[in-house]
Amino acid sequence: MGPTHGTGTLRTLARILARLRDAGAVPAVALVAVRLMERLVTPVTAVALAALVGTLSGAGDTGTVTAALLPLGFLALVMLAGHLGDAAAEPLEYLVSSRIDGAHRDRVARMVREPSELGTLEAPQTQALIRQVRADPEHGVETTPGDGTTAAVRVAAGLAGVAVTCAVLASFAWWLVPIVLVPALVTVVLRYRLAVAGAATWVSAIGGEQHVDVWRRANVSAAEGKDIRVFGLRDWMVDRMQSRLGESNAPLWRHVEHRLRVEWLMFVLVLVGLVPAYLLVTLGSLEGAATVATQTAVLAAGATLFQLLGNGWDLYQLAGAGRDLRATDRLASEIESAGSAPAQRVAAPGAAVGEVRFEGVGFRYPGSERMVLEGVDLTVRPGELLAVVGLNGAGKSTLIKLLCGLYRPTHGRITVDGTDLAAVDPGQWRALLSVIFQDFDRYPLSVRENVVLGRGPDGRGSGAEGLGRTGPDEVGDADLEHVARTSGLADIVAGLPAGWDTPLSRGRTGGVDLSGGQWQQVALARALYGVRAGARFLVADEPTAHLDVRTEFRLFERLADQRAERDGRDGAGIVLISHRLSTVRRADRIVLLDGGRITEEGTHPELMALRGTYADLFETQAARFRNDNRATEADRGDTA
Ligand SMILES: Nc1ncnc2c1ncn2[C@@H]1O[C@H](COP(=O)(O)OP(=O)(O)OP(=O)(O)O)[C@@H](O)[C@H]1O
Repeated sequence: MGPTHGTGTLRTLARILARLRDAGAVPAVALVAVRLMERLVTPVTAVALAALVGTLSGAGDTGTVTAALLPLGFLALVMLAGHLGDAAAEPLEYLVSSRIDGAHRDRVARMVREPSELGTLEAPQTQALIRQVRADPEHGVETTPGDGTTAAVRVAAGLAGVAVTCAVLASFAWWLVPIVLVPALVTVVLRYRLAVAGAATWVSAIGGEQHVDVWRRANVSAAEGKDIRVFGLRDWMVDRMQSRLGESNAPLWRHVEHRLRVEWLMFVLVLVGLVPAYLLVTLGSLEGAATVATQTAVLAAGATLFQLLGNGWDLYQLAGAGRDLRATDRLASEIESAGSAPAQRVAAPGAAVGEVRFEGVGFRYPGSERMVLEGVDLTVRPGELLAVVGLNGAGKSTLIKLLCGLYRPTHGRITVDGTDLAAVDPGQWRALLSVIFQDFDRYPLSVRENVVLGRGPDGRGSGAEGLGRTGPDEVGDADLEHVARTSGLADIVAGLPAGWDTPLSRGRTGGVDLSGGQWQQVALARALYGVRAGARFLVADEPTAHLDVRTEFRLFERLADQRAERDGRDGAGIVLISHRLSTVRRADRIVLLDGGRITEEGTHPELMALRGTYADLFETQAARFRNDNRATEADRGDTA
């Protein structure tokens, strides 16, 4: 640890201690006071012992007990202070540490929510940083900022104790200070280095831990439990986890072996510091140059120097907290540098929004070389039902993510009424959209809450009231009933034990599990609720994939109704992705995405007349449907 390194370490210690602000003034000051008192007890005990021994050895026969009362009382007080400090320190540390961790998690959550786009968040290095910064003690080796700060208080109080101990030693003989202090300092440097190396080794093991976590979670998850049982994967998974853990933790075990070897060296250093000091003082007392009191003080104070400086666990936690601090800085700068938002955001056009245009849009995902979309020119209009069709992996969902502003085009631009979407306030823009993603979220909340979430925290569009203002329980029941009828959710709600208030999770009291198709109807109701609340575009990625053909057909009709003018306002624009071409044939316009390009565009009759890929796909699906029907009719004939 050179001078620069040393200054850096002290600066890190100061930054870690500064986190005490998050704990609140009273608990922070109380903890520092208690730890200081505790650490000062050891050198003061040496002084009290010396005073007692001095009194006992110097007093006459008769006055011994009386004379010893004062130093004895002093010693008792010091020991009592030590015990009180011990008792108060633990709950105080818990309080301080929890508050610091809570404030830290809140900061991280805000930081991670900050980017309006997903690219930064998805990057593997950002995910690794988030994991480090969260420092959730999952594997027993992570150091939370709260643990690090309370360790820093112990270390800082220990340094204060060391200063007082040195003063005690110097008051008896100044030359004792370097003799004991130098080996003690070498010990602390060695311990700190070990701690830093230990923390770094743990970081290198994170990759393996992340891999194992996937299997660990799968092993206990009810959802994956089906596959694990049916395919008999349990032993295979455990073997995989063990071999991966063995690989990734091998450096940790090597570090532990190295540490055990260095511990011996540190034991030798304790002897190097204390043996000459004790010998010199003992010789001095034999020759009459030092009193027994001096000898007692030196013996007690010398040993405590090593104790005050040498707690490896505190140093390990300190090193972990330093690492966590640096990772937090790196995460903040990654997020800041990625968020190259325009200096001034333009307000979204609001309810009167006109056209959204994709102009020569090309896109590749961050970290990937492959273009997923290329040269896409497309107009999305309010009051129109636009269907996007194409084979798997054609880029349909990606198109929707770009429309939502979750990624920015790599080439070209998307405009809203002529303004580049990149310059439009993302919050205001998204308030105009109501979206059902292919992998929509299933919240373990009541049906009512699951649907009302579609309104967003501040409502959508003009005049809509937000969740934050009214709360899910005070929503307009008429709107809820309306979207339930449109999405087909009404029949499902009628069959639930507590109707709209039934929790959609069997893990909750009175909760139920819905089928995949029923969940899709909940998600659809949520998106329709968003439209009722003022969204101007309904964007639906395979909203009917889990539904049977008849339900899907009815749903398409009701979705299409959303285009109609309502309450004097233009109808919503609908962007619908679907694989079932028989359903989308009645869309106002259909675009076919093929390999990231729009290769065909028009109405169903126009595309059929083109006799291109769309017509082929349609014919294939229609032929399969006809065959299925014939087979069903034949079956019926057999059984009739
Ligand atoms: N987050 C991502 N990072 C990198 N590549 C991605 C990501 N998401 C999708 N891709 C890739 O982009 C391509 C287009 O995917 P996309 O989900 O847009 O296709 P799709 O047309 O919606 O397919 P499907 O019909 O199967 O839903 C695929 O090759 C996919 O592997």
